[in-house]
Amino acid sequence: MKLLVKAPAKINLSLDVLGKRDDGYHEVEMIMTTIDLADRLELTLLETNEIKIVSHNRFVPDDHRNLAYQAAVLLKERFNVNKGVSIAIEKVIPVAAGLAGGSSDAAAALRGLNKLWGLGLTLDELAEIGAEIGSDVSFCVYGGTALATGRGEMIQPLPAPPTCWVILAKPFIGVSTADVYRKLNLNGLKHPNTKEMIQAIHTSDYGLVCRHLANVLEDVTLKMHPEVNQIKEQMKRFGADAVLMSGSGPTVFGLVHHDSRMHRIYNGLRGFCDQVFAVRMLGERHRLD
Ligand SMILES: C[C@](O)(CO)[C@H](O)COP(=O)(O)OP(=O)(O)OC[C@H]1O[C@@H](n2ccc(N)nc2=O)[C@H](O)[C@@H]1O
Ligand SMILES: Nc1ncnc2c1ncn2[C@@H]1O[C@H](COP(=O)(O)OP(=O)(O)OP(=O)(O)O)[C@@H](O)[C@H]1O
Repeated sequence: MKLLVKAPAKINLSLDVLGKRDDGYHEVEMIMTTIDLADRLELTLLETNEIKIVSHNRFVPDDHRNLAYQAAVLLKERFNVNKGVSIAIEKVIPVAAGLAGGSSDAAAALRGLNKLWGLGLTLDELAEIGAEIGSDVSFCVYGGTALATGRGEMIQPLPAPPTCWVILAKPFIGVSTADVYRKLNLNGLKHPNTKEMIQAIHTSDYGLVCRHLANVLEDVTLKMHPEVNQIKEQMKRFGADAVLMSGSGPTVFGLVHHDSRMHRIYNGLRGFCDQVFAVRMLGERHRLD
């Protein structure tokens, strides 16, 4: 038996850090949304107890370090599953890019294995299990658009943001999320206005969404990698309505309404960046598989 599962990337429209917690994580307030850029996972049921990862991308581990592998182990042990799985990952989302590629693979594995192994768990239960793998996994279990709080695992759904193009540009570098949080100076942060962003989404006000794009991790990554700022400036020059780094970076995304301008930005950036994509947001939460 085989099952195909899609694992969409996310961007952070807003990312605020409220403080450091006793467990070492940071208390966050983020607005996240899934985009039409997805890895594809093919799950094949194994009658043996083996968990296998098949990946042809040299940056994606094919052992216990893979977050999809960790998702499978967690479900198998918790629910005493007497079967195995081979997970083939077709990687489309850039790795270590701030787009939650690994987290989304883990979330897709949770949703897919829930079916393949007949576990009958709800999305809420899968999201709770996902939080044990990583802070972004709970959001990725649901997809759509949401406010994420706590260390990122507490999810409240939001409606679809206004329709526009999202142009993503990833420079030739990878960034460690732990490193970025470690270097963040909590004193004197310029906090995003999360409430206004939520209002902008509720009223589908594109201009207001553009004005409130904000990410407190951006300055940390920009200091380490000035080329991220160069990409931001280029996107603005080519005509993006608003530009922001996603998550801990280094991927930069620009929002734009008009098709012609989307083409101009896309073509303009291709020479400078490792990978460039022009995609849509997936909107509000709906069944992913
Ligand atoms: C930057 C974001 O991607 C934005 O969506 C997330 O906040 C990070 O999510 P993630 O990559 O799933 O993060 P995890 O795998 O849970 O944690 C990686 C590392 O980032 C730091 N971390 C992460 C989340 C958080 N709320 N506070 C933190 O300080 C911790 O040092 C942790 O060891
Ligand atoms: N399925 C996976 N796909 C990609 N990377 C994975 C996967 N599983 C584990 N990893 C490891 O995780 C590291 C971070 O990759 P990932 O693409 O998840 O980062 P990210 O997009 O910055 O994540 P986030 O936005 O959640 O912080 C990689 O360097 C890789 O070694």
